[in-house]
Amino acid sequence: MTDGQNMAEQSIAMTGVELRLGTHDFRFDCDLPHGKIIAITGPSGSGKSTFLNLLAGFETPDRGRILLAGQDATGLHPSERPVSLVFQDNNLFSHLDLFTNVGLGISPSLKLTADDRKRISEALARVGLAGFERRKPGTLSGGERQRTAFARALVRDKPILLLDEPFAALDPGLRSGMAELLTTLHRETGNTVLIVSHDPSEVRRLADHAVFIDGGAIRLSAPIDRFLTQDNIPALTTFLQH
Ligand SMILES: Nc1ncnc2c1ncn2[C@@H]1O[C@H](COP(=O)(O)OP(=O)(O)OP(=O)(O)O)[C@@H](O)[C@H]1O
Repeated sequence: MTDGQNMAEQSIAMTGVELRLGTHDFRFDCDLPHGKIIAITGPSGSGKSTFLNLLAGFETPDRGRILLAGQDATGLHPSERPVSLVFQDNNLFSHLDLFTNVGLGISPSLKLTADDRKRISEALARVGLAGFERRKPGTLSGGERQRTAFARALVRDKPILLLDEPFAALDPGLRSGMAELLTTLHRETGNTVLIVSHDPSEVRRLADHAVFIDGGAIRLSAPIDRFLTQDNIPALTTFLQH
């Protein structure tokens, strides 16, 4: 297999995707590079979360096709898609301990093999939470809860990681620590990471490629150097000056 074929088989693409939510219309076309960290940026209310929700399968397009890791994912249930997710509020179950919360990433019914159990403890160790298996989310700091969400994404071992403002609730010190953890994990797994970010400095620090969404459509999708130096999209220039 040539590299070109391999890339095509792995790519994330939207073709003629259209969706109406209330009075808002979205139209997305894109072909994103494989194995990179891709920042999804844009003004508030522009459609960034909607874009991610379409990829995750929480929204179904009215028209068009979605390709994930080379597979037509348009009609697939979220659980069948080759993605794992981390959100701002980390979606941990407060009544379950960390081992169980991470285990849910492998099996929603918690049918775990001995190998699965080992992988859960390894993933917790990988994010700096060795020995935290029996702790409940309420006893953790915000950063530790977000690390647990990363561990849950890690055990799913999917080729695409979707992150919706995963560091927004953390203070600046924790944010840069988590950004470092993300780049380290990305280097180790080689997966494709899509991260929604409001923060231009985070985009500069993390991304290989960036997408600017405005008014429900993609205005620019470009390698980071070109993205940062463009001068013909005033709304993007304004975003980058923040
Ligand atoms: N289910 C829905 N019904 C009606 N309108 C919706 C629905 N979901 C989203 N919208 C609207 O679509 C627009 C885009 O929302 P979206 O959450 O994708 O924006 P965003 O770029 O992620 O915003 P933010 O940066 O503020 O999180 C918003 O105006 C939102 O109110």
